[in-house]
Amino acid sequence: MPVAVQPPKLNIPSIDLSPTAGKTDDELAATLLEALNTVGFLHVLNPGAGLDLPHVRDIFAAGSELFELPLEQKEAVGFDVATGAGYTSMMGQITGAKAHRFRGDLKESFSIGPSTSASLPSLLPSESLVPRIEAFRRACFACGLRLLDLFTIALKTPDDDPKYFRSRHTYHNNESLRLIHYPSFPRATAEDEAAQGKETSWSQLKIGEQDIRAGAHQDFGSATLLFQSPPDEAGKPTAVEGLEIFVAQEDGPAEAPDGSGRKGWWIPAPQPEGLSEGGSILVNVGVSMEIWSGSQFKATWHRVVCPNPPELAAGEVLPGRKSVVFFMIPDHNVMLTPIDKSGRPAVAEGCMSSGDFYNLRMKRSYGKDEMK
Ligand SMILES: O=C(O)CCC(=O)C(=O)O
Ligand SMILES: [Fe+2]
Repeated sequence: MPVAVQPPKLNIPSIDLSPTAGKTDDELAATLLEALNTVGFLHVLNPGAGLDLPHVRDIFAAGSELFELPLEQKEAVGFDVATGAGYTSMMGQITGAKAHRFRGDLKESFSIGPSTSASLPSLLPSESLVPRIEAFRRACFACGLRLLDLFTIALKTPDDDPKYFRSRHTYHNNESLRLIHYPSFPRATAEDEAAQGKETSWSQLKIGEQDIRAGAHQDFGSATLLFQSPPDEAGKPTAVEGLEIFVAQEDGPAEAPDGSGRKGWWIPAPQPEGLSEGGSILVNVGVSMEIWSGSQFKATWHRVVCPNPPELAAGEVLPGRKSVVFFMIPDHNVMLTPIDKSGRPAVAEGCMSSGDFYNLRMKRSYGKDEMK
């Protein structure tokens, strides 16, 4: 009998940033390098910078208040590709390769940034949320800078500059906070599937075989901080699964989303162990950092799926999922010149600036351009 091929085990290393965990920065950087050089994801426990569980719960509560507003109010602050800010309605974003997509992502989101902090009140339909969102955004940025300092220790950088990455990320320049809501929908029956595409409002939407909450993609900044809804006050988990990470393996059943013809597996991202009041974040690297680090850090493909039958029968309701994502993005004038293992920058010929790269990727994600 042929031996069934087993999916690889997904090992996402963790680092604990709490001062009481007693790890030196060199030790933390060594684990971070091992994680970001292989799986491309890392759990960060007790991130500090004010990102403890109560603060994370508050941003999820703020997100719920935003998403519960009437659609017209949300659409009045529609997403603007030029500023990277505003509200994106259902199916307004097509993440990843468009060629095989039946319709856009089944999600709605609020993006705050880049360069929008001063105009935040005019960008949010509810002014009372401004200070809460701004405080969270600042905390994420502080945490992102701490992580970039560990990146600098993990990699050799030009002139051994300890601020090599930090000094190329300026607050209010590019960083972007995104609150995401993947609404709850019933799964389509075969009859519903036949009528798909003719819906005139969200309330008629049903999740079909080909639907996806966020298509396969790589992030495009330097580092992404992903918060999944934290356990409630009683410690009960509230996170709804769906995030999957692509792991290449020769005998895997799935095609690599990069079109390389490689094979692999989509593996659900595990929740971190040892969740504490100090909170935890899933951190991954975007393509800017993969290029900039000379591929010593990997920008791993990921997606958010709806459970497929038989996990969810026709008519059964798929629960809503919420997440909060913070993208660290290098300053627009930074050339993404790869560094080698000894910290030397490669010849800059053909290199793109972070700004040009960012604009290109934004256009692909929200505009009509086809991905290659
Ligand atoms: O919602 C999630 O869990 C992932 C979102 C994501 O990957 C993104 O927005 O880039
Ligand atoms: Fe992502």
